[in-house]
Amino acid sequence: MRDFFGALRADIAATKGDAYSDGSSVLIADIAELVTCDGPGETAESALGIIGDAALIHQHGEVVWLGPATEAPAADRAVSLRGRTMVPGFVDSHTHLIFAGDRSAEFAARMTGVPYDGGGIATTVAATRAATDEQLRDLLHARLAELRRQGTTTVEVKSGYGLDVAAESRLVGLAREVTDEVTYLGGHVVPAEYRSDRAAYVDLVTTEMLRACAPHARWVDVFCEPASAHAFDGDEARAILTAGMAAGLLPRVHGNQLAPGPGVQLAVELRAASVDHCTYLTDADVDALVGAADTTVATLLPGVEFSTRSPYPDARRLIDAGVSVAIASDCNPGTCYSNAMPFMIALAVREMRMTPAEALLAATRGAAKSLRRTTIGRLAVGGPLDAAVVDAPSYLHLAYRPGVPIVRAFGV
Ligand SMILES: N=CN[C@@H](CCC(=O)O)C(=O)O
Ligand SMILES: [Zn+2]
Repeated sequence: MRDFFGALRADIAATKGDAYSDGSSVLIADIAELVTCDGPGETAESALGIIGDAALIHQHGEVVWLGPATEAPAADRAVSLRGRTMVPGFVDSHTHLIFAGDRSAEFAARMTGVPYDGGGIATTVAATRAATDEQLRDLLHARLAELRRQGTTTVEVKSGYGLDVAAESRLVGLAREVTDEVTYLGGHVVPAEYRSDRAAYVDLVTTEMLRACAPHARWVDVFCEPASAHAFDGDEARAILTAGMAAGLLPRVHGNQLAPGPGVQLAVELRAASVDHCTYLTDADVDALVGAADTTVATLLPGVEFSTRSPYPDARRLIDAGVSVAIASDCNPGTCYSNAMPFMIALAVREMRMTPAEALLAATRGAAKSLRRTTIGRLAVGGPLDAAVVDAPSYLHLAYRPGVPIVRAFGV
């Protein structure tokens, strides 16, 4: 049986040790399509910056040359992609990867029409609190291995299934072991023990819990959804975000997932890097996002609508209006237990009517922007070789072959 990825790994292993120890250059040759996502942004197609029949040279930990294969300078060693496609590694800018327990029965109920309201989060909180560090670490690493096998090279990880001081700080600490993009989500839902005194919980999230978590985190997030009795209204969300910002964290928001609400406006007002879900938007929300396109990205999570059988966000309206858009998996046990970015790209194309070019940009450069990162989500001279290889002659196969394992993360 043909095992292209296994052969590629072996080729890289054969060159890698020497390349690192003696600083020699490695030519990645025979790239059918090199999609840099670093082109001029006038149109999605030009922003893809595609180079056909391409090559790339990597040395001293960075890309030192890329271009048409016929113009490639000499290098010390070579690895052949044998006619495959290279794209930037996917940036999954919204995940809840650390949790224990199982909510598959809740998913089955959802498929019979039971609506999602965030109430099931309590089930995961109980299971996560009961798990040991080792169990959570094993679960986290298994999920990271899954997403890497599907081309994701950067992942944001949220807390939010602890909801007390010790449990939340444990989750951000575990997340910090695997990524710099750690988000403090003590404001996920109000836990059962605070149901009769929400203000006391907001107080905890903005003081003692924040102090315990901020040293491990880069971001503060909140589930701002007045339509859910479990999540936070605009005033509560504002208190949680502004306290996080005062502690040095950067804001991002879960907003407008279940109904129109204040999440988008709050995110724009606070210059949040991202407002995620954006399923139910008013005209004023869209206008606000257009005005904030330089600072605030609308991160769409089509796996959530797929897995909760809900209407998809109107991606066409957002893109056509000039909003900055990303797509991410939102991998979590309640609304989308998938961390497959190629599947999210396929959904974005098939269900949200994004073009394949827009969807790939949203999963790479757009998602990097939502994390305020400039060197990932694109392939450029001077940047890291942070890429994914598609076992196909064109990036179009990402959406064209949903569910088929044709992508791998690729970095040397
Ligand atoms: N909506 C809030 N949080 C997650 C779902 C969490 C869960 O249900 O466990 C989301 O992004 O969809
Ligand atoms: Zn989420």
